Order: sequence, then structure tokens, then C-alpha cells
Amino acid sequence: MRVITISIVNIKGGTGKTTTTYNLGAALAARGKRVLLVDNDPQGSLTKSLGYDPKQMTVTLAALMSQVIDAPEQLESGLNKAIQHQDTLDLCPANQKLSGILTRLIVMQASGSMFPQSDNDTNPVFVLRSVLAPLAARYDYILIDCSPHPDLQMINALAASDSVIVPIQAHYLDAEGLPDTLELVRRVRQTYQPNLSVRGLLLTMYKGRTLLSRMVREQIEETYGSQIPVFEQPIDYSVRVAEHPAYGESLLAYAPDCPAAQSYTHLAEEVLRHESA
Ligand SMILES: Nc1ncnc2c1ncn2[C@@H]1O[C@H](COP(=O)(O)OP(=O)(O)OP(=O)(O)O)[C@@H](O)[C@H]1O
Repeated sequence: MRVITISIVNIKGGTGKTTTTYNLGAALAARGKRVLLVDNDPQGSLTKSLGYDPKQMTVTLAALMSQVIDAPEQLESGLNKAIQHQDTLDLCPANQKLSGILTRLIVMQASGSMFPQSDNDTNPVFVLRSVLAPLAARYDYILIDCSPHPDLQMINALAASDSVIVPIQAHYLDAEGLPDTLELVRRVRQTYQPNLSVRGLLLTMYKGRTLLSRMVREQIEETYGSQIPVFEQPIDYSVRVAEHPAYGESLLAYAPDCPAAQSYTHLAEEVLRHESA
């Protein structure tokens, strides 16, 4: 099976991107898939959730992106140092140093310069894609956790991806952030990655018994459902979600019976069904 790279994006903050990256990854790994999680956010929330202290991480995504730009021959050894192996999941960590890379990408783009050390004629949008290229044979799924900022770092993630999952909080009737997120995906598809698709809109923090959650679901399906898939399985609200990162365990390991953990298992099945269809 060819590796499938999925970015988890929404330019609205706090919609469940990190939670989805971690727990969808854990659920795919529980189904025997080889999964790499990529923390593409200088806040390092995903890195923290897996039990690492971002400040203590010496080789992170920032170092790998620097290597692609300055010393591509060192990338392989950088990857071996950066990637952290857990029981069933691997992580490419991030910390604040990623902000420095973003500044560098912006300067490169503004000055129209390409990779100084690279032979190929790629541009600053494809740095993350180049980081991930050597990993294609090692994984079935690469999931990229994006920050909410629609910047070059996010564009790098989209340009490196086959598809995106857009988590939407089921508490907001206006599904704030969704139109702008979809527009950004459309533009990246048009300009850099013609195969990029929206794998699905994912309702998160779903309280099935409340009228508001049901209304948001209906509204999303009515507004977008004819053009964009909406995952059948919303992610249930569960207080256990806030607890599991403190233990450095996935929700599936920490509270396997809680409704949100079961939602992520169903979501993984939906994702796998789609790939085999
Ligand atoms: N299914 C859920 N049930 C209850 N709480 C949840 C659920 N999913 C996420 N949360 C909580 O919502 C908050 C935001 O989640 P998360 O960090 O995953 O969002 P995010 O989109 O990655 O945020 P950011 O935009 O800041 O990167 C967290 O406190 C998390 O514990």
C-alpha cells in the first residue's frame, strides 16, 4: 500500500485537530497500520500530548526542514534522530523552533529564492514534502497536525498531503473558519497539489442529546454534504479527552470505553473503508 498523507486542518482554533491527529493515529495503529504523526505546530501540543517536553527535544521538524534547505545529504540521519518511536505510533516532534523556519520560508518566498542547496527546482512550499519523501516506504499513514494559522507552514502541510480532514466543533452554528479553510485547500490544490482532496468534515465534541449539536450536524450536511463528504461518525464529547494527554497516552489506551475513544475507532474504520473502496 502506498503511504497516505492526511493533514488535519481548520483555521479556527480549538476544534480538535491535535486530539484527532493523535487518536485517529492510535486507532489506525490498532488496526495494524504503520502510522507517523507529524507535529506541524510550533506550540508542540501533539508532542506534549504524547508525553514529551517540546523544549527538551533537540532534533525536531524544524531541524529536518533546515536540512532540506541547507544540507539535504544530512536528512536521513536527521530523520533517524528526530523520529520518536512509541509502542504503536511514531512521532516527528515540534517546538518553538518551527516559528524560525516559518520566518525563513517567508523570506525565501518573498525574495523568490529556491532551496539554496537543492538540485531540484522546488520552492519553499515543498520543504515539508521533501522531509516526508524518504519516509513513504516506512508508513501506511502520515497524519499532520496543523496549527490554526493559515501560513506557509500550513501550506507546506497541504502541499505534502493527499487529503485533509477538517474537524469542526459541534457547538458553533456558524461553523466558523470552515469556508476560509476550504478556500485555502482549494487554492493549494489549484496551485501546488492537484490531487489534494477533502477526505471529510468531522464533527467533534458532539453531544448527541443536545439540540445544538444536532442542528450543527444538519446544517453542515445541508450546506456542504452534496460537495464534500461529512464523516458518518461524529466524535462524541467526553471529559476523558482533556485528561489523556497528561498521561502521555492515547485516549484509546487511557479510556478505551469512553464514547470519544469509540468514535475514533469508528472513524478509523471509515477511513480504512474508503481506502479499500
Ligand atoms: N471529543 C472531545 N470531547 C471533549 N473535549 C474535547 C474533545 N476534543 C477535543 N477536546 C478538548 O478541546 C480542546 C481543544 O482540542 P485540541 O487541542 O485537540 O484542538 P486544536 O484544534 O488542536 O487546537 P489548536 O487550534 O489550538 O491547535 C482541548 O482542551 C481538548 O481536550
